[in-house]
Amino acid sequence: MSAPAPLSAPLTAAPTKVAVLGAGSMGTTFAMVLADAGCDVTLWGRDAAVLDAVDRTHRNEKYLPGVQLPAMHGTTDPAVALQGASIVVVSVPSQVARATLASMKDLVEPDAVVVSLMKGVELGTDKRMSQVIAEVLDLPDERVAIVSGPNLAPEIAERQPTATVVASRSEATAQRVAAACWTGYFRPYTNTDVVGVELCGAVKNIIALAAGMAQGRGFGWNTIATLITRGLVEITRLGLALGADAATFSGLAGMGDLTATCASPLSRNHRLGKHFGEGLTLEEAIAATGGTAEGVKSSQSVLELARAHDVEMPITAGVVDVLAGKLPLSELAATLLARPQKSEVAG
Ligand SMILES: NC(=O)C1=CN([C@@H]2O[C@H](COP(=O)(O)OP(=O)(O)OC[C@H]3O[C@@H](n4cnc5c(N)ncnc54)[C@H](O)[C@@H]3O)[C@@H](O)[C@H]2O)C=CC1
Ligand SMILES: O=C(CO)COP(=O)(O)O
Repeated sequence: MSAPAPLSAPLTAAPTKVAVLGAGSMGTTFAMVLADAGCDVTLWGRDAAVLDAVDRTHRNEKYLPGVQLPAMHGTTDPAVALQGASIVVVSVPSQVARATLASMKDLVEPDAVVVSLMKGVELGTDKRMSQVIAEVLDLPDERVAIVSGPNLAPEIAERQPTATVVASRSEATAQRVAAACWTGYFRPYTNTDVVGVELCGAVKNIIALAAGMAQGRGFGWNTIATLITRGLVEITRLGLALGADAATFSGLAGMGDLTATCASPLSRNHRLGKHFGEGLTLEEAIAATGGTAEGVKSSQSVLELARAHDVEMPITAGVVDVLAGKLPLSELAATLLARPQKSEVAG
């Protein structure tokens, strides 16, 4: 399953030891990718029955039913997972990342690189996950990385081909993490635009909620394509205001992930939006969806970020109002379409 080792890699090198924190669908799936790429992986989570099964039978029936994982360790003890780990991957829901990492701060190896798979923005602080990681663990930029792209976990778990972006302010760090997760079905590209890559991952979930709502109301592909295209404009506007690189938004973490998430029923954000559009209450839609749909909470943080930087994000604002019960979903489309006339390319 591993991609060919780069010519510069020493043939006798010991496998990279990696801890993956969070044994849900993405944490387990990325642990699989890392193990397939030749890493020595330990998956940490809170559910003893799940982690015991991961350790003994290399299966996680709760989150990846029917998937046979490669050899890896499973534990509920963060000290066991983190000891000797030179790469630490974080894959818990964004809103609990701070508390989870704070409880493990003293266990992270002094030279470890910490990698976020999380696609959310923290409520209350409006911080991106790389900011939360750096702050809680007191890490310099070169020890933080992000993995983000069109990476629906159930498809990766079937080892279907896809690509991703590994972003770090340090190109060397991005290359190191990319080398650790490069397999025959998973191709990482590097990028130093951490801000852009992270914002793409968080905001596409909000646009996917809107796409799901549209589908739930019976609208077709014209509406979805409009949301994807104008959603990308919103993401780009916010990203540029926060210093991101314009090229990131047409890449895998931008257009790539936005398309996958808005189109696929495998996306929890899309599914939640669809349940809501079909008439369930928010609570009912969350329960019917299952799993972490980051867009519900991150929509508020993203809108706050936008307002703080004087950036217009009408779809995001509409989703926030609808979820808060301030705007009936039946009026969202008309509200968006009645906005003042403007040029498509005016920004
Ligand atoms: N599932 C997917 O296709 C992808 C998910 N992601 C991102 O990965 C992150 C994690 O998502 P998933 O693994 O999909 O979610 P999930 O809902 O499948 O699993 C979440 C995991 O976090 C654990 N958890 C919940 N609260 C916790 C707490 N307080 N402390 C410690 N652990 C806690 C749960 O027990 C569960 O194991 C999210 O930010 C998501 O946006 C990124 C790419 C793809
Ligand atoms: O981020 C994802 C795919 O890249 C997964 O999307 P959901 O969190 O909506 O399932």
